[in-house]
Amino acid sequence: MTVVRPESAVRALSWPAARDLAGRSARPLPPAGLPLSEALGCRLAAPLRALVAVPGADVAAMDGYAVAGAPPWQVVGRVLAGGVPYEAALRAGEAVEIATGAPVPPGAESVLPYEQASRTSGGLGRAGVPAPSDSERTGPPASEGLGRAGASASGGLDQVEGEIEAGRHIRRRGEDIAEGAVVLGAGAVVTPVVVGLAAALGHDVLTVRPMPSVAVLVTGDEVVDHGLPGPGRVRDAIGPFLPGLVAWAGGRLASHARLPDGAAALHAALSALAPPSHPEKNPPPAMSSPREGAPPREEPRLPHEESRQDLRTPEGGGVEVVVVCGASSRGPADHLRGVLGELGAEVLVDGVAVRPGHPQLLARLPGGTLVVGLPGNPFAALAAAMTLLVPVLRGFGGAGSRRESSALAGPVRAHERDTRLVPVLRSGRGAIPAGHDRPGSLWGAALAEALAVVPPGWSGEQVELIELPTGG
Ligand SMILES: Nc1nc2c(c(=O)[nH]1)N[C@H]1C(S)=C(S)[C@@H](COP(=O)(O)OP(=O)(O)OC[C@H]3O[C@@H](n4cnc5c(N)ncnc54)[C@H](O)[C@@H]3O)O[C@H]1N2
Ligand code: MOO
Repeated sequence: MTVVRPESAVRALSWPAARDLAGRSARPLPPAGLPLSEALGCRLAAPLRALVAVPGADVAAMDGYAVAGAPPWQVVGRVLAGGVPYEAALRAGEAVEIATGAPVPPGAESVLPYEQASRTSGGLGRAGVPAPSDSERTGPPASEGLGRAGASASGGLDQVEGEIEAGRHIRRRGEDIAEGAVVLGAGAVVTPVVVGLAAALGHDVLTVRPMPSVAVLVTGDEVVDHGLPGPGRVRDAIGPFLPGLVAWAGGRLASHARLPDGAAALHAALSALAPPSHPEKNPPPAMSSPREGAPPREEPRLPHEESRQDLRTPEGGGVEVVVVCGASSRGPADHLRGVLGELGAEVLVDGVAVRPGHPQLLARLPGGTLVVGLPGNPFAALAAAMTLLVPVLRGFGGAGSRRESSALAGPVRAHERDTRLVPVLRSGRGAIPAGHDRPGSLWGAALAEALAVVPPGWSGEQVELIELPTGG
């Protein structure tokens, strides 16, 4: 089958054009309801509302005594958080011993913390000591003098005194968050804190934009994935960085496989990972529409999208993105272009005018799955992943990216035709090149915080920095 190449993909694209096209190649996935733990890292597709008020009732903010009226108060009961509430109305001159978070009885005007309370036993006179618990009750006495919490051995009720401020240490229902309040808007990232907030507000499932699922295929007969590489062998340095990079960029790693060199294995793997053809899914981007910084697009749900979950098998079937490492150049073992042609893929980017990483590819299979081809040299692969893969994954999430620029404080040699991506560290003077930036080595990138984007023919002006996943 013929590979379809739009005019723009015939020659190596400029680096900014390739990055922008990659971002526009992906469309935010249709909203889905995911359990809280699976929603982590996704963006909300609908505003997050409080299903319950916080707090859910008028509760004590301190351990002590809920009191009504003026002191002294007689201790008529005890309420613990999660225990049986004291349901009767507190009368003036009465107190209920109470734990933080426990609902205050109706009629309670404030809570007196233990530290400010002076407690006297009904008969023996103990100050500031919690009442014995063997006669706890949850309402007023059935008859005066019987079964009263805080009653001393001699039968009288304990008394408590202290200075109170009206309304003090009672958290009123809905005081923190009113029931029904919108606490976060659509588009907010579900961070660990947001998961906690959503749980507090009664949610088990969140409506989010699901993360795109990503399959990784590492090619190369010479590549080994553990131990010391023997003669003619090289240790895989790309497969190991991709899971972290994918997660950082908002993707979900669905599968990770090693492939021998050869078109047949690559053909079989790509066929297995690509879902059946859906022409509407991920249609080609409009070449001129700006995407960076745009809010997530709310698209109506198409009938075929309902079955998207079914396409996602644990084995990685029906993924949104396949990353192929190696095989992207033009050597005898570089089969990616040929296989993409056999599969009827549309090649969107075929080479980028960038150093390192120019033999990189972006293509769309007929079912909509995007294929990103990374070169085999590890730093070239990282540079290519930052150019194509990261913008693709961010595009699925509907996220624009923050742009940072900086002066360069160190010697950098511009290329006459190609953009250079240079590992740098930030400093007060500007970005300092980290060095050690040969295409075959990740050393410089491991030292760096960002890649400086040095345009062709650069002559000293500020440059864009693209953030590397530093984990700090
Ligand atoms: N005639 C041309 N030859 C090459 C060109 C070109 O434009 N024309 N480009 C060069 C550049 S630049 C790069 S980068 C490489 C990219 O080649 P491939 O993507 O096909 O990758 P391989 O040939 O398989 O490997 C290149 C190099 O990297 C090592 N390698 C491969 N996979 C891994 C891995 N997972 N981890 C670590 N190292 C890996 C491999 O052993 C080779 O040394 O093509 C140039 N040639
Ligand atoms: O992608 Mo290659 O040099 O640019 O290693």
